Amino acid sequence: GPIRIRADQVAKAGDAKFDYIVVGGGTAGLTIAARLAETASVAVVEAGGYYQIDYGNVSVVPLNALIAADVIDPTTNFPRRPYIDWELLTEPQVNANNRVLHYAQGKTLGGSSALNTMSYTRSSRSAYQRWADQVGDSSYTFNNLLPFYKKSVRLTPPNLAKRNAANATPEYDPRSFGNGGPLDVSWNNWVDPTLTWLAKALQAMGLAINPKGWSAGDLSGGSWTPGTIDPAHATRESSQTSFLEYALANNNNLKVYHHSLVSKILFKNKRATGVSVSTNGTAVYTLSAKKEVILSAGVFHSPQLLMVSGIGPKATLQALQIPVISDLPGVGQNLRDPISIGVARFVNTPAAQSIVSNPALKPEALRQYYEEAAGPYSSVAGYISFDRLPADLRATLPAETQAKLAAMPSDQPELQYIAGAIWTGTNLIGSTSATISNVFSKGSVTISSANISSQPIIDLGWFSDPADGDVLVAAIKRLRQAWATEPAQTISAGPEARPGVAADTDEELLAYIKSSANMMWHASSTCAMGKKKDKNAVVDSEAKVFGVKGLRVVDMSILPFSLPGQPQSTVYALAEKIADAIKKGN
Ligand SMILES: Cc1cc2nc3c(=O)[nH]c(=O)nc-3n(C[C@H](O)[C@H](O)[C@H](O)COP(=O)(O)OP(=O)(O)OC[C@H]3O[C@@H](n4cnc5c(N)ncnc54)[C@H](O)[C@@H]3O)c2cc1C
Repeated sequence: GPIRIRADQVAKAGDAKFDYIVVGGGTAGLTIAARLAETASVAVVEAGGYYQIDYGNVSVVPLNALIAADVIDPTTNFPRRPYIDWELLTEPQVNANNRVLHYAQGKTLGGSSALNTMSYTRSSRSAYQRWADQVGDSSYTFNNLLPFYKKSVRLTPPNLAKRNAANATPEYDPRSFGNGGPLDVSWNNWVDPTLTWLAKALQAMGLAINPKGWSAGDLSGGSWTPGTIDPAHATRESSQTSFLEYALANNNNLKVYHHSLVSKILFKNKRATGVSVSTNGTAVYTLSAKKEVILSAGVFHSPQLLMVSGIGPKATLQALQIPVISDLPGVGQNLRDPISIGVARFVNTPAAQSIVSNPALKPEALRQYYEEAAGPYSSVAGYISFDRLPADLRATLPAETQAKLAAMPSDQPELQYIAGAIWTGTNLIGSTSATISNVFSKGSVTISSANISSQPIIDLGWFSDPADGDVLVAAIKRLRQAWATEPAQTISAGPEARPGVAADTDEELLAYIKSSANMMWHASSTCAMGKKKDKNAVVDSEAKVFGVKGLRVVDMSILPFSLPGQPQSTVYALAEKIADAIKKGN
């Protein structure tokens, strides 16, 4: 999309004063900044730049979100892309074969919305109720949050002529969407043939199409999911192409400091007064906040920035000679990272990736994309199913795991299945992955240096609770049921590729899971929202940091737990909600 930025909106390095300083121009940051700038002066400070300039088409063309494995490659051998990705590495995962993982996170305007896979789904009514109960604030129920989800989006109905796939007509509840927000949400202008078969397979095992889709508060069955996509151009929508564009086009009150790193939040008498910034690694200057500082640096960097600024577990800060502003033991302590595992087979159907990799077919695919905003290059978000484990399978799980699942709300799915297709260069693999909806394992983020330029220490805590391994073993059994259905058998070309027929017993499946599990990049809850008395709580239900004034955290880090579904819709809605609260003087 076009980048519109006038000379007077480009911020110059040097001391300056604004009503609000937003740290991080990512998904939440640009959303809240754009809304606050409707009535106040706002500065956004972002460590990265414009991804369209720094990274070309890779983040713009939807299909690239699936094949740009260089950005999202979870191994330590990932190709380096410092101008879009923070290149974070985790601590060895002691319960997952000591694997060290690359955890992609956007370092660019748009943040992780600039490199995610664009699925737009919300969560279930019961999960929102649990959120409201846990933080003691009924404004977090589904009905009360819905206006903020609606406010952020502009829904365009699917283009059935371009999709041209009778088996893939999206069903959804139009009343759950708005059409006045900056963020385009729509469906792909092309449907991947392999996915239509895998969708049929998931339906054949009993997960029928949900007529309301994934935005109406019910996560059961299957659906062709919408994505954050501009359907007219078939380009990615990020918080930058939506909210930042909206703000820059409509007012003068927003200044963007890009390629600028915040090294510290500054305090006077426990009130946040501004931030210390360096642009392009040189000039260090102060941006002062007349009203508030809003921290939106994401799930790993928000807790890091709090800690280097003196807010966090006292012992950690003192060991690094960081003066303690607020002793908040919960900072970084409640990390939830939904774990994912795949079951895959070679298939004989075409798919987007195999088509664009074929020199004979690629020119037509390019023509379709450029001239019609359609074809395989326009395709990314696909087919998703949610599942509650059937009683017979549930009964095979260890008693403790059964008890944990039973304590979850009865409409909450345990698993999310995503249909996919991967081109190996010579073969096409049909893949069905399962991700845990409510992860029980807990990880943490901490620091080993007071310098913001050092990486935060990230322990995902995978399988620290064995229930997650048990649920994924059951997930593989469910996905094998899907592959045994007639539609999946029709496209199968050979035996199971992953985990492979040799993995049969629960022990063998668990071994496969520990060696091959992947992240979904949905980590959350490192600065969890909660009641003041909760030991893990870092912010209250208005996102204000406990123990100080003038500082809120607004991003994935404040979710109280891992919400079933896909998170970006909630990050946008949460930023809308807190912006609204701030404007109302709360
Ligand atoms: C590969 C991948 C695929 C995903 N797929 C999906 C999907 O299909 N659907 C979905 O719903 N969700 C998906 N997600 C998750 C979703 O995109 C994220 O949860 C969400 O974007 C997080 O938003 P945020 O505002 O918390 O953080 P971010 O959007 O990451 O923003 C944080 C920003 O802060 C900046 N920053 C950090 N530290 C500093 C500092 N010290 N100074 C200045 N700036 C700083 C960063 O550069 C970044 O721009 C995916 C994520 C990834 C990584």
